[in-house]
Amino acid sequence: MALLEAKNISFGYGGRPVLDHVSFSIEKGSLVSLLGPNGCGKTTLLKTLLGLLPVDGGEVLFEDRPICSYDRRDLARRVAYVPQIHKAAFAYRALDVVLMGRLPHKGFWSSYQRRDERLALEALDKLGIRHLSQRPYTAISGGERQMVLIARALCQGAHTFILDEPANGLDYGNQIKLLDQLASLSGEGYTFVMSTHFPDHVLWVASQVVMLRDGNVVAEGAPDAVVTRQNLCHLYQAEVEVWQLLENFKICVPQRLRSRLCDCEGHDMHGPVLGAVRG
Ligand SMILES: Nc1ncnc2c1ncn2[C@@H]1O[C@H](COP(=O)(O)OP(=O)(O)OP(=O)(O)O)[C@@H](O)[C@H]1O
Repeated sequence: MALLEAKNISFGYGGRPVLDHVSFSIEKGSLVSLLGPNGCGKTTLLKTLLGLLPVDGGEVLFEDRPICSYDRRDLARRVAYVPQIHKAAFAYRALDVVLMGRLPHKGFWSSYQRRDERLALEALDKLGIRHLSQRPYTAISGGERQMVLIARALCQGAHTFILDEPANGLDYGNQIKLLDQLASLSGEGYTFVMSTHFPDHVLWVASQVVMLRDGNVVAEGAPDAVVTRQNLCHLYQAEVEVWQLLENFKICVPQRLRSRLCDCEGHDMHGPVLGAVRG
């Protein structure tokens, strides 16, 4: 049984179609990347998967049940959402923002307990950002806020995460740290669906990729098979190649850089051997 399934879903804003008969399914423990150009419908698709936008046609199933049939609070214990942009109205401490992840587990009158705080601190530790815990959320950088929101999602106790461009605004080190963290959590059985603008990130960590263009799925499956020169050119109208570096490792190379790399010794017609691009 699939954990999450988009079955032929269509959606439009005010009658303007954005998603057009989109179908794919996601297994538990997958790390799924949604790839596509600006405005192709990635955020819209993530919101329909969460049941935040009611579809015009088709249906979204979570654990074989229509997503719209879940009580929101119950769903929040199972699925965490990290939006692309989050504005805070008050200068809460970062720790308080992470603690908000515990709300779906609390009764109306109950307050946070020691266990909640421990879970919040553990989530901050996991992402290496405990030093931010006492800082006002409104006075940390956009990338730091993004990490705090991911910590909040972890603290929520959900096992499925929907993340809208989580690597955006993160410095290179934090991108690597985040992707490593997601890959290791998916190895533990957590499921991630995230949009991204980085095909290389898909090759690094994803187990499945869905390519979206103008609201249509143009390719879907294992990154190795789907992140190809033809698909990337079609998706982005950009000249890019995908080079095999090792038996199980590929990178994307803009065609403009090809001539520079081809000057290296050891190059063959099908791409460089590892030594040729080292250094
Ligand atoms: N609330 C809205 N009302 C009307 N149109 C919207 C709304 N939100 C998004 N759109 C439009 O729907 C289309 C898809 O938007 P969406 O945000 O899903 O794209 P995206 O792939 O996530 O883009 P990006 O990569 O730039 O974040 C775009 O044409 C956008 O202008």
